[in-house]
Amino acid sequence: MEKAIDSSKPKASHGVEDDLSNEAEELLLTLPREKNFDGTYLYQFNGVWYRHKFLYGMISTRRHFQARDSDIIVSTFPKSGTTWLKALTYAIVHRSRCAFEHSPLLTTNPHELVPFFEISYSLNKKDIPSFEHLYTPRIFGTHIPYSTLPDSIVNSNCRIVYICRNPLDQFISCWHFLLKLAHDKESETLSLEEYFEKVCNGVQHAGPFWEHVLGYWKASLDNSHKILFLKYEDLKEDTHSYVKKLAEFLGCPFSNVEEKERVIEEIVKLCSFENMKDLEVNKPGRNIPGHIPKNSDYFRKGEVGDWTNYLTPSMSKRLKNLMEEKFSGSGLAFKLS
Ligand SMILES: Nc1ncnc2c1ncn2[C@@H]1O[C@H](COP(=O)(O)OS(=O)(=O)O)[C@@H](OP(=O)(O)O)[C@H]1O
Repeated sequence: MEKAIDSSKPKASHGVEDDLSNEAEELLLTLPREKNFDGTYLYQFNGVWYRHKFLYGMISTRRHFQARDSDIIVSTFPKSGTTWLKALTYAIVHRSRCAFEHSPLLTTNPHELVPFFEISYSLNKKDIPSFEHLYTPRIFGTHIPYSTLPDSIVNSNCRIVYICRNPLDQFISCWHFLLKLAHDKESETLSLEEYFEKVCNGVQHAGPFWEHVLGYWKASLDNSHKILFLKYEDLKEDTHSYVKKLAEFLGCPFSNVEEKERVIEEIVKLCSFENMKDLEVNKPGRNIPGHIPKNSDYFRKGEVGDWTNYLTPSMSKRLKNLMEEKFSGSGLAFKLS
């Protein structure tokens, strides 16, 4: 692991932007760093690895973000079902605003409707985002670990929905996403084996994976009315039941038998992988202004068990062993296929 302590280096020599505030630049110079997939760096802050923009956003958010009691936070480890859970949460919470055939989800990517608050904040910008364009209740996404969330989120009555995914599928999903990003940026890449080694050592954005998942898992056990802990595999198996559960948790249950069945089915269909990936807005070439990933990059296969097509037996054994070791005694287990 390198330490970014050579202050004689010219600005932007880390492959980061060259318009950093002094504070941000100085911070980066003090932190351990590791090469990321695309040749830029990940920086370790309080035991967690961050891409630099998310790191600034996390710090700025901790200083400035004021959660409201009515807010909903969709929290995830990357590539664990974020896009899906954002869509489901939005569709459930704002279902009375318009008919499903006019839902904003049909024309807008879920990441635009439900912004990551740490991307909206930055140590480079003086402006604090107002989020005035968001409906109430406001819904935000985040990849920030539980232990690092802004105090106002932990201390207010806002609710958190967390989704995670078995680490083998999460790894493969992330690998494909990063390959696409690197291809689009025409940047260097790590081999599957090199990236695997990094991930096993916890070096990935928001990693280590294990600590992220365990942090929310334990918090959800201690505070089940505030944090709903979900798994991608369960949602895939029985989306209908989880839509009902989510609505109840978020304080907007389906009121009668007829609404329950009809509306839940509409929501399941609207947010399904098959529907979302074929929407015009999620076709290749479309992206959220200012975002590097294309909207289509968020939709690949949407399956459980795709890892079997890519991981060697020794890779899958290592991840399974890690999973056993890290989650031992926690009561947490994942379906792998
Ligand atoms: N609606 C819906 N239903 C089921 N699955 C879906 C859906 N939307 C996206 N996906 C799949 O989720 C994977 C992307 O993960 P994230 O959305 O967490 O990515 S991100 O963290 O927001 O970048 C990625 O998984 P893989 O296909 O295995 O790569 C997506 O295909």
